[in-house]
Amino acid sequence: MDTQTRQATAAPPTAPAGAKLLASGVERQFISGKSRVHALGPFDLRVADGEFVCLVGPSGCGKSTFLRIVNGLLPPTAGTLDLWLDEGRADTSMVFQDYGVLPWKTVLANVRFGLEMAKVPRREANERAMEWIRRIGLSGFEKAYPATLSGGMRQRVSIARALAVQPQILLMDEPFAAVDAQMRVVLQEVLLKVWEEDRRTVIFVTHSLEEALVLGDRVVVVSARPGRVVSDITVPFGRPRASDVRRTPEFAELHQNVWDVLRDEVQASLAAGTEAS
Ligand SMILES: Nc1ncnc2c1ncn2[C@@H]1O[C@H](COP(=O)(O)OP(=O)(O)OP(=O)(O)O)[C@@H](O)[C@H]1O
Repeated sequence: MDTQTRQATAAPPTAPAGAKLLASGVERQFISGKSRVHALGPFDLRVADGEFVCLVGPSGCGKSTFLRIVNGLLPPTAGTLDLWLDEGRADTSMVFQDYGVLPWKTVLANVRFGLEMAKVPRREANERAMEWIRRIGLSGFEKAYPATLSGGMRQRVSIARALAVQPQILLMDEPFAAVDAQMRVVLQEVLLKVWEEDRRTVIFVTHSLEEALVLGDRVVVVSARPGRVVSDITVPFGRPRASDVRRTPEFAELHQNVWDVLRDEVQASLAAGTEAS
C-alpha cells in the first residue's frame, strides 16, 4: 500500500552507518483533471552525511519533484524517505534557478531573512549574515538592492541565504542555469570553496553533466520519466577540487562514459515526447 510519508526521524536506531538520507521506492504521481502523470520513481537513493550528490537526467524526469519531496513541500505517493537529522538545526534549505531574492530587501536583509524566520536573535542573525556575505564574496554590497546586482551576484545572495541557516541538507535546483557560462564557472568555484569549509550534505540538480562532474562526489543519472536511478557514479577527482579539473584527460573520459548513459535517457525522453504529441 502507498505510504504517503516523508519521514524525518531524529537518529532512529535503524540508521544505516553514515546515512543522511535514504529514499526507498519513492514515487510521485500528479493528477490534473482526467490525466495522471507518473513523474518519479520508484526512486532509490542513499546519501551519506556530508556527501555532495548531483542528479542529472532529461528534462521532466522528476528531479525537481524529488527535491521538493526531500524539502517536505510535496509528499511522495508511494515509498518512504528517511532523513537522519540532528535536533536543533535547520533540516533543509533550497536554492532555485531564479535567484529567489526579495527585491525590496537589501543584500544583508535577504541573507538575514532565513535566520529571522528561524527566530535567531537580531544581533546573532546580523553577524551570521555578514559572515556569509563575506564568505560568498559580496563584502561591500550589504546595503545594495537586488536590482542593482548582476545575475551572478543575486545567485550568491541566494546561496548565502540558504547556507546562513546552516541546513543539514542543502538542496540546489539548477542554481546556475540562468547565469552566463563564465559566471557559471565562477559560481562553481565559489560553491566548491564554501562547501569545502564545512562539507554539509548537498543534493544538486543540473542539466550540465560537466558541472555535475566538477562539483559532485557522486553523479546520479536519472532515467526518462518516471525518473529512476539508472547509474550512480563515484567521481574519482580528489578534494579540495578546483574547477579546472574539467581540463584533464581523465575528466574527458569520464564525461564521455557518463554521457553515453545519459544520452540514452535523453533520447528516450524525446521519443516519449514525440509519441505523446
Ligand atoms: N504540480 C504538478 N502538477 C502536474 N504535473 C506536474 C507537477 N509538477 C511537476 N509535474 C510534472 O512532473 C514531471 C516531472 O517534473 P519535474 O519538474 O520534477 O522534472 P525535472 O526533471 O525537474 O524537469 P526539468 O529538468 O525540465 O526542470 C513533468 O512532466 C512535470 O510536468
